[in-house]
Amino acid sequence: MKPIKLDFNARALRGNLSMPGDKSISHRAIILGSIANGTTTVKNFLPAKDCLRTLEVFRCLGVQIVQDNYTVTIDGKGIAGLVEPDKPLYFGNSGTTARLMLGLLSGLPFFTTVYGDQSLSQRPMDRVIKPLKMMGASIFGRDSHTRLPLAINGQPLSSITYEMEIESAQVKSAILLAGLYAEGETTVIERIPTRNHTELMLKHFGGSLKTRNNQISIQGKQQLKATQINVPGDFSSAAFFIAGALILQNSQLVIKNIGLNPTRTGMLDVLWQMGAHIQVSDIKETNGERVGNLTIETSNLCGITIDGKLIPRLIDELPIISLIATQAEGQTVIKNAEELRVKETDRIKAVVDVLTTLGASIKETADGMIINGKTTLIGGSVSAYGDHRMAMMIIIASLITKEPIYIDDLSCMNISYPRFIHDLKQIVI
Ligand SMILES: O=C(O)C1=C[C@@H](OP(=O)(O)O)[C@@H](O)[C@H](O)C1
Ligand SMILES: C=C(OP(=O)(O)O)C(=O)O
Repeated sequence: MKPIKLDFNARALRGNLSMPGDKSISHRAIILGSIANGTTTVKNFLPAKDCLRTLEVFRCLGVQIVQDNYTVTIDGKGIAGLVEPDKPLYFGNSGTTARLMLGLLSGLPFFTTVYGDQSLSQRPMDRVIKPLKMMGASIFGRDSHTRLPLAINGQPLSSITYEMEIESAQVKSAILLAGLYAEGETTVIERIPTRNHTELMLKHFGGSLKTRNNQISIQGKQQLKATQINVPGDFSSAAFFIAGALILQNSQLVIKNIGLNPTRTGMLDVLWQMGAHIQVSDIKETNGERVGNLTIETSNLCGITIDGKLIPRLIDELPIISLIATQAEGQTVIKNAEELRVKETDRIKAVVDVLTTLGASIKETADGMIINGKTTLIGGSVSAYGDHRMAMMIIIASLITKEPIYIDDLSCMNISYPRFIHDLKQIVI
């Protein structure tokens, strides 16, 4: 592929923006809308590749879904209404689709085969298959039944109490979805909280779910009631513009109607600690999710340590936080982030490779990285590793490099943010 020159000629980022719908919430709206009774309408749905995979999967399972850009109408079938697909289900690049669907398909009374693209076929599925098998699931596949393609022979499931071994909202959600189909009450115990969109949305669909401290329990065999979902703007997408406004001189940006669920906003806590000028305003609640506006100004930042309980609250933002850290005075240490190695690509390796090429002082560690700032970034030829979050981080880096950046591919941005360049151009001055 011919390298693409990134040339936005930005002096500052200024203006107002609204983000496309949250990816995690869009997936869950399709899933729960499909198994609820009645017609669910989803507004501000994210029409990006990953969420469209989930939508297509439910069409293959017999659900009528009408998508008109950002509005989706789902003719919910009830929890027992899905039908056996006559072809393998394709999950593309989407880990969320894969893990959540494995949970759901395990308890349905039919046979399914599922597969994904090259990246997804390398990502670990044993983390969901292990608890699902404890519930009675029958799943077969590659690499001792741990990787896609997989075959699922739906079974009656029994409830379990499961202590999470890794911090993963996808694993938690898979167990809760399987728990909906199991006899009795299924409980998940989290060591560290992860994003809780599944729990909030189950309640919004009238589901009975108990959450106390770090335990979530769901009653099996219950019905869900169709509803309306307004998807908040995606904080993980906003993260790129927040970063751009902080590190590019004379910037001021307002991002409206953005999801501020505390299980997602670890990056704000980190940035405030680094000295960032970010104000939150107009906080309200939409279908159980916190939403508000952010005002961001160029800031002088200093390095910090990011680890422990913070990690699941900012896991997808770590590539762009690493770029910000190159522009902060002093050392930033990222620890306990080994999960980054099993995302769309090994995001520790990829970030260190790209930022080193651009002239940053950055070192890879087993579970994170160490970045010394502040460094002037120069430019050069880099790869996005086919990873949407890497591509968007590289584009933001290109706003501050002395020389142009050449990147191998930008199409991967369609996974989560097809309008990224369009939106960036609205605020570049
Ligand atoms: O549940 C979700 O929607 C997600 C959970 C996270 O993955 P893990 O569950 O693997 O941490 C996150 O990285 C992913 O982008 C979306
Ligand atoms: C890791 C991500 O998504 P998924 O796991 O759904 O592929 C992401 O969007 O950064």
